Amino acid sequence: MATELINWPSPAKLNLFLHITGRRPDGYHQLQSLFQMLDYGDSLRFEITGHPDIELMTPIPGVANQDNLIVRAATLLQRHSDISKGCRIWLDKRLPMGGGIGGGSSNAATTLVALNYLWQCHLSTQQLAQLGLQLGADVPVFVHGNTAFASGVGETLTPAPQPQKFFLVVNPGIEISTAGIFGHPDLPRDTAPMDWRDYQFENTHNDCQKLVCATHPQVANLLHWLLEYAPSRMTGTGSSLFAICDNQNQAENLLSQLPEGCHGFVAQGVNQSPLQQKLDRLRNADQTI
Ligand SMILES: C[C@](O)(CO)[C@H](O)COP(=O)(O)OP(=O)(O)OC[C@H]1O[C@@H](n2ccc(N)nc2=O)[C@H](O)[C@@H]1O
Ligand SMILES: Nc1ncnc2c1ncn2[C@@H]1O[C@H](COP(=O)(O)OP(=O)(O)OP(=O)(O)O)[C@@H](O)[C@H]1O
Repeated sequence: MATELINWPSPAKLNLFLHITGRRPDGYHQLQSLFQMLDYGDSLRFEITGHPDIELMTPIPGVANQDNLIVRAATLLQRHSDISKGCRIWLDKRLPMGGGIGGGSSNAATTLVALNYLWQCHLSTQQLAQLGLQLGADVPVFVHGNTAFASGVGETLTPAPQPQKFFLVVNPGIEISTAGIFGHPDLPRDTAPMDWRDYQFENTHNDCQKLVCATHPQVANLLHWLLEYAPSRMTGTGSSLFAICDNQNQAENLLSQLPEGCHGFVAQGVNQSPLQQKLDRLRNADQTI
């Protein structure tokens, strides 16, 4: 089967909650979170070449290709697995950047998973996740592709299937630096660790939300607006917010009424990411040949 120019999904995630429970000596934060995989995101295509160059054919404005997590992920895997082939990569970007929905990390994970398959590196999912952790704390969850509880710096994952709800995800049109929020002196870092089995949306929170709302009034105003209609919260370190909707209609309806300057999308929560679903289909097809 010709697999080289297929679309590889690169979905978004939400942090349904984000508790910061401590800080490691290296400055990274220990956290507890529930990563919800979504059925919406970017997509990537890969053409395998006979020479070792890694070429991103669709650069992101403002991000040098060598800094792009896609190129960094491809280079990391190529070196790690001692691969002499290269690739050309096309990105179809739909997710806002710096939005707390994991766009860059997801692109990196999709690159690792797709090239592991196309270059036939034969790394296990666990090995790929471990490699991905070098690129960012959020990469492993996208490599595994499960809706999951996370602890550590986000890399210790326990699959936690959730009801497949509809979400309205909204971005107020600003980018927030993850490092900036984690480095802020006013960030609370002492939430008591909780038992996953006690999880309910109502008894959890996002420890970054108050600080981001205080420093970014656009986020505070949008959250205030959403809360009039549905249970809503910030994801990650912002700037995106999500509203948990009763059904798709309610979500689409809210989307059509968003305040000026805000952009959003409606997505359904899934328990296995579209990337893993794609990989499973490819592997099943390979076995039937
Ligand atoms: C906030 C979350 O989005 C929750 O999903 C993630 O923990 C952030 O993951 P990410 O975007 O992959 O973050 P990274 O690229 O690894 O880190 C960006 C910066 O955020 C800080 N950082 C990140 C994750 C973490 N657990 N503690 C941190 O202190 C570090 O200063 C780091 O330099
Ligand atoms: N392929 C990529 N897609 C998006 N951003 C990238 C990519 N490669 C590098 N970056 C850089 O990473 C920064 C953060 O982007 P990203 O979309 O991952 O943020 P985020 O949604 O806040 O992530 P997280 O939820 O993991 O904190 C961007 O501002 C950009 O400079």
